[in-house]
Amino acid sequence: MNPFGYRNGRLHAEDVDLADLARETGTPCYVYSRSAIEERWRAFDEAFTGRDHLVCYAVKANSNLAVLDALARLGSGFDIVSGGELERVLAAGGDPARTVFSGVGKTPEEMRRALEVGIACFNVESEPELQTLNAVAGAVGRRAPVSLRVNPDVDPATHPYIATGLKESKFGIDIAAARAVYRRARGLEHIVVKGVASHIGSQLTDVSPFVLALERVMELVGDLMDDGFDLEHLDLGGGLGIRYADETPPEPVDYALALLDRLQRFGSRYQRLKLLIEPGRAIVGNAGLLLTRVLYLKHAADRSFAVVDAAMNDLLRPALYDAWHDIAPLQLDESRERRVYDIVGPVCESGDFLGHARELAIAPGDLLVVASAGAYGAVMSSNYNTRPRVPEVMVDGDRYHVVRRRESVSDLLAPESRLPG
Ligand SMILES: Cc1ncc(COP(=O)(O)O)c(C=O)c1O
Ligand SMILES: N[C@@H](CCCC[NH3+])C(=O)O
Repeated sequence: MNPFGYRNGRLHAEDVDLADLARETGTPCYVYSRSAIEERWRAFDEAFTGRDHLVCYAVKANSNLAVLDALARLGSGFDIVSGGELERVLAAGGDPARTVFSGVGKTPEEMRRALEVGIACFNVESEPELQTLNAVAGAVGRRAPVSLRVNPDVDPATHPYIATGLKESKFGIDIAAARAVYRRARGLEHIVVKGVASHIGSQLTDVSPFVLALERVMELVGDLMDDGFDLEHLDLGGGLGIRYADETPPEPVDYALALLDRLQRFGSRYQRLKLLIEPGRAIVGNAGLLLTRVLYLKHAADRSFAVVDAAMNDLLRPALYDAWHDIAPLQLDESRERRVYDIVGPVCESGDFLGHARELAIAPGDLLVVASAGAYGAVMSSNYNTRPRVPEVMVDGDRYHVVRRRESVSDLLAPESRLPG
């Protein structure tokens, strides 16, 4: 479902007129659709029906408490990468027993807290991390549930900054070395091996790299079973892409069918393995957008700029990855002159843009939307140029709730101090 659409020339999110919302909240402002988020989570969940599974939403994509709350109510699991994300899951009513912890740099403090609250599994990314976890678990009198995150060396055919499953990446343990590490893990008193994990990258628009990674991981699973490991689950990570422009990523059901079909072809001893998946972007990406207002139109010798009130500190993806997000006016007005603009923000960087060469019929004061901003939008925002973070709003039918208030400049100054004396 696309929760965003024009009615009588005015853009709505579900049943809310976004121009009315913008008047109340001001701009810039992130807007999410609760029903779109829920529908996407359910699409993944239903796609794996018939197989023991858990959809562990990747919190990093959008960690707003209201988003986590909505998913926790559906029974979602969570994939976290920091102690901070763990606290968010707990604060939102998420179940630690359905939470897995990924990331290459978990600290002993983060491990201790995760053990205390009883998370489902640590996806361990190196042998030194495994040793530290063993020591921390021993100190708190627990055994740590563990999967090794293996790196299957598969090219996910995505932006190099978000590819993680190639052997030159910092993520995971080389799959060729993993069997030996599992054997050593068995000798560690405070570690319990639960499964195998892998994640190859983000914004994948084809199922074949997922299937190839699965095949490589299943070979290891077979070896481990031969070694006598009683594996409970297989974590296939996240990474399914969304449509930003003209991509045609598989739907969750096609992604699931491809994986389930391939799994089916392995013998019966593999069929009781519980499947974990960690989608982030594919659940929230197209359930959110960024509202912004045109401040000035500026015509230079060979190009025109629309200077808007949102900037790279609010939505970093265009500046960081040269990512393309659709940009459209909130109210259609065909009487206006169409022109090609670079859509830029107020930040003092030449790389501060939201879109290049967009043909739009706009005037100063107009409201615009930057689409597909529900994932890796607000979570990657910063206070660069002392710009307060913008509000986040959750639309629910014909109502909406401000689920993160706009920061003020005093919020930004408060933690700092002048020199003593
Ligand atoms: C371990 C892990 N799981 C899940 C995800 C979620 O990825 P995506 O938002 O592409 O589904 C990521 C990020 O790429 C990740 O590193
Ligand atoms: N931040 C990236 C995705 C990172 C995935 C993290 N493992 C993006 O906006 O596309």
